[in-house]
Amino acid sequence: MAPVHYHEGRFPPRELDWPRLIPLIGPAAAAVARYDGMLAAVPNPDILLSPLTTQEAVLSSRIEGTQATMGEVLEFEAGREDISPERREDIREVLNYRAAMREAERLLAELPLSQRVIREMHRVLLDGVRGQNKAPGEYRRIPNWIGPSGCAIEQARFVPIGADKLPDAMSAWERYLHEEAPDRLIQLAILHAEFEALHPFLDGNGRLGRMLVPLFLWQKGLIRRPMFYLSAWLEAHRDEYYERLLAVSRDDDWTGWCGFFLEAVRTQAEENLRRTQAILELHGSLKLRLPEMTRSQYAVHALEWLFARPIFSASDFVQMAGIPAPTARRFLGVLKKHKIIKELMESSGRRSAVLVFPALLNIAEGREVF
Ligand SMILES: Nc1ncnc2c1ncn2[C@@H]1O[C@H](COP(=O)(O)OP(=O)(O)OP(=O)(O)O)[C@@H](O)[C@H]1O
Repeated sequence: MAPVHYHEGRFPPRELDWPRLIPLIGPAAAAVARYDGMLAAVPNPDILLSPLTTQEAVLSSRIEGTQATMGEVLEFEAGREDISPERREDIREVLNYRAAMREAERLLAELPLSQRVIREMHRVLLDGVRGQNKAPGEYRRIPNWIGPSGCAIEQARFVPIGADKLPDAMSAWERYLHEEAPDRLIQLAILHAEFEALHPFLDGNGRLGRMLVPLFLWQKGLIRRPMFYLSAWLEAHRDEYYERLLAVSRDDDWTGWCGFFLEAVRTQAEENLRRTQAILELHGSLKLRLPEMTRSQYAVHALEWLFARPIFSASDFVQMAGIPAPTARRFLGVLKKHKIIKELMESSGRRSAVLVFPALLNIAEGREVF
């Protein structure tokens, strides 16, 4: 089949089938608002929700074929070294994803979401990984296409806009980003689809387009922190995700794409709310139990450490948790005895044991993994 080409002159869409979309907008917006209400109750979302943030980076990267799991990423951070070179690359991509989000948050404290911010995020995303030779931080100057790996342009499924037209098209995209559109979620759906159809970079377009989701919701005041996790749903519906994007250019079916996106937002807002609530409850119950178990003023220190680093090396805990070393060693024994933590890797020689806090990671994974 001949490739579908970019929908030149048809962005932003002139009309949408609003009667079809309106019944979907209310529930999606309400679910986002409920999730935001839950975010308000989280005392330190950067720490408490960090496993969800890591899991999002893992899943968004997995859509493009990166194989690393959240456990592997966190074990790597805890100092595990026996990891194959390919897996190390995958892990690095996930860590870059998180770093790009952090960089965006830092920049957005002073700048509006813009092409400049997106290019900076791209630079961080591709730093030192497979796409390093793919012009980090710069728009492409050559054609690219989407299709089976390594295929010729004739075999492509989709051919994005020509490189010569890209700068103007990105300016139009940015203008639309700053418009006061009738509905923010529809605006976001359109922005994501247009970004993917333009495919402005040689690599990393899918991931950047998905990072846009929490950043936009945050900047437009729909959520109070840039934490919204959409990729689990997109990964589970990947074929339909790609097909709906294709149908925008092929059939001008913006409405179909927007409906799909609203369903993704509603489902994930509900899921995000459930997981955030479960994390909050876990934190609340351990805040009561840990002081009883340890009979120590340092119990809360230990708790914060566990939430910030749910996989960690015993020696890091003893040296860096801000707890006197003998007390920290005693804590590890008590936490193991009460099955709050368990050993993922025994100590051997000079290498310290690697420990895991399963309850938290299982909530982030949505199933029993540890
Ligand atoms: N038909 C399509 N039209 C527009 N965008 C599409 C289409 N099919 C897939 N996409 C988007 O392109 C992304 C993947 O693009 P591609 O395989 O070229 O990866 P990439 O540009 O290297 O970026 P990354 O690897 O981070 O996603 C998908 O995640 C999806 O968002």
